[in-house]
Amino acid sequence: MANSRASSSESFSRSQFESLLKRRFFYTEAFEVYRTAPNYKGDNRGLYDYGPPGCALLANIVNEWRKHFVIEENMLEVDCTAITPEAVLKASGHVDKFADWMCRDPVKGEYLRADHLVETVLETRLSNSRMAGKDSKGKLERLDDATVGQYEGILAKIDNYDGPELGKLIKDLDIRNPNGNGKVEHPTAFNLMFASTIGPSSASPVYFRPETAQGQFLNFRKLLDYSQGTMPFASACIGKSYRNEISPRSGLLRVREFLLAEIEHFVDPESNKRHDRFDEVSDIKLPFLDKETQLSGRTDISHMSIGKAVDIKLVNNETLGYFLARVYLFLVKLGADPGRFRFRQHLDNEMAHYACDCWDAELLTSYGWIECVGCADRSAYDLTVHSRETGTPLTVREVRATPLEIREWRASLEKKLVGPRFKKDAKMIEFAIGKLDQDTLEGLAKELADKGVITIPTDELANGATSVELSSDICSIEQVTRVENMREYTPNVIEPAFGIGRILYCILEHVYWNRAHDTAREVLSLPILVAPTKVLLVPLSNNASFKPVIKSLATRLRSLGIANNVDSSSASIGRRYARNDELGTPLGITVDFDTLQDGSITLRERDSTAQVRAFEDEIVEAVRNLVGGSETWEEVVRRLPVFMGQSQDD
Ligand SMILES: Nc1ncnc2c1ncn2[C@@H]1O[C@H](COP(=O)(O)OP(=O)(O)OP(=O)(O)O)[C@@H](O)[C@H]1O
Repeated sequence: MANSRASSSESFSRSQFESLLKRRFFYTEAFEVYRTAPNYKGDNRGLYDYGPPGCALLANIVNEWRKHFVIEENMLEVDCTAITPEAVLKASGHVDKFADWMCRDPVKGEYLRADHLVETVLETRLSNSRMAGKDSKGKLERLDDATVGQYEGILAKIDNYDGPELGKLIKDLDIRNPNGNGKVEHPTAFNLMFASTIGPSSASPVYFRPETAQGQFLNFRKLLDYSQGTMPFASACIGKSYRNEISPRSGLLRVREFLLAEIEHFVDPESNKRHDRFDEVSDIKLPFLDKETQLSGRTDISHMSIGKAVDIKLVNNETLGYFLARVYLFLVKLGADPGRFRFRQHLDNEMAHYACDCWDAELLTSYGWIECVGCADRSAYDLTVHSRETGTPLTVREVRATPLEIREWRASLEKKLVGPRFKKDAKMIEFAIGKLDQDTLEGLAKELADKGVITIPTDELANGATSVELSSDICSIEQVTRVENMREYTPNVIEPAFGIGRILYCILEHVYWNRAHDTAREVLSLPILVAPTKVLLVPLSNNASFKPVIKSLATRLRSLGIANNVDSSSASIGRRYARNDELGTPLGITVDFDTLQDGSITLRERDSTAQVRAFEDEIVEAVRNLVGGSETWEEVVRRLPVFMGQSQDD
């Protein structure tokens, strides 16, 4: 049976699958030809180029992302630069904290990501132990039950360990570099950003952005104006992002340059993060792996509606829940298998420095569970730090229904004395005072009253100092009552972040299968929505009389915006179809001698290999409906005569 689908992942051969992707030029290692150049010392790892079908698939995924999120939700799209001044990423915390733990193998000179090293070694030991019984030579070590339990417990919460804890595991469990079995050094933090400088002077340090989010935060005021002050609203940005991964592996899954599509949904924290459209998704059942389950060393998934998950506070709020459901619908629409899908909650140590709750949409592949979309509640972190750093309030102002009286600490400087005493530094000192928070001001007020002098931190002053002493003659700190008619608040941010390359790879694994009668016949069942080419046009042979028919069909489909490809090679029709099954082309049209007689053509569907035969107008209409999603193949088969001639696939 040509069309029965061997769907089980046990029959999956990664080498066969990856060889298809290479052969059909979905993507390739960048600068590959330089590998053979004498003296070439470049490191190409984690850098990939996409070929024609890969590019078309990528573009179709991005296009669908825009429709599903940006257009559906009226999001405000921006396109921000990748080159980012150091000050911005210092304020956001990336310069100090955007790091992974790394171990060096001093003998091989290799650098390994510490958590991945522990994971790989423990998984190998567990798998060897499972195989030990079948190993006739007795080379594989069988682990006792307690050790198996210990390893499984560690793996279930591997993302929760920090550097010192990973170092302890490596030492206690004698974990070594699998490549050569050498001992590795203690983990150190490695910042993942690529650094550079701007202009010939090299005086302005910059980084290549590791995420698109910061550009969106810095444009917050303009976006708020653009949305006429209406809250909540969301911005979106798609662009290349850069991470200097310690040891890129697993093809497209961990690369150093990748396309990231991010949404920043700005919401009033006092609204309980409600979402207007939550009821549209609340019944959708999602697969969850929560924090507690992982901490207890288990990985079982519980299914429940997102409505219930928010009700019982498993998911923190409606807005986060709304996006989880929308992300699920999006990935399934692209071809993700719901049976290999889970939302995994971040463990406390794993959470990025800016996040307060985080769920990853993960897809199961031959590489294990892969995070494709990170959904984080970033609270008010980023807008607050950038406001503080720039003195520009990245806030929302709204008229209050009832004015509010607030008691607060306020510091003021004696203007007449500040200028003459501090000269050029005066502005910097005023700025430093403005940055002090209420708790600090309260403490300083007491100190000023007790000692008559306080010291406050500043940026570097003319004399090189980074703090200044202020005496009570020049500085006063007192409690005042302020009446607020306007409410000013910093919005919270819910952020779904989509790694487009990872999604592309995982979807390809999920839609890949081999025809049961011949495992060499490989198929990519990409949904028509994202398939690189929608229709293959095949003349029966290279007889010249077919050419005008094919040409006019191609033009007709193109004018409908339907991507098509002509294969007039001398290979048999079956071979030409097989080639296009590998490219995921969902439909094929054959033109033969009967076409020249009666104008009928054959339409073939990729997955079932079933065919219908009808006049050109009817077939073109069916193709248009299938591509536009208004008709399914089953409906077409019910409506048009099924072609009973010999299947070209046999
Ligand atoms: N090195 C990478 N290569 C490809 N895609 C990536 C890479 N790093 C992150 N992504 C993608 O960007 C999305 C958002 O990034 P995020 O910062 O949440 O990832 P992360 O938690 O750092 O990923 P990981 O834990 O796998 O390193 C991820 O869900 C993933 O799809």
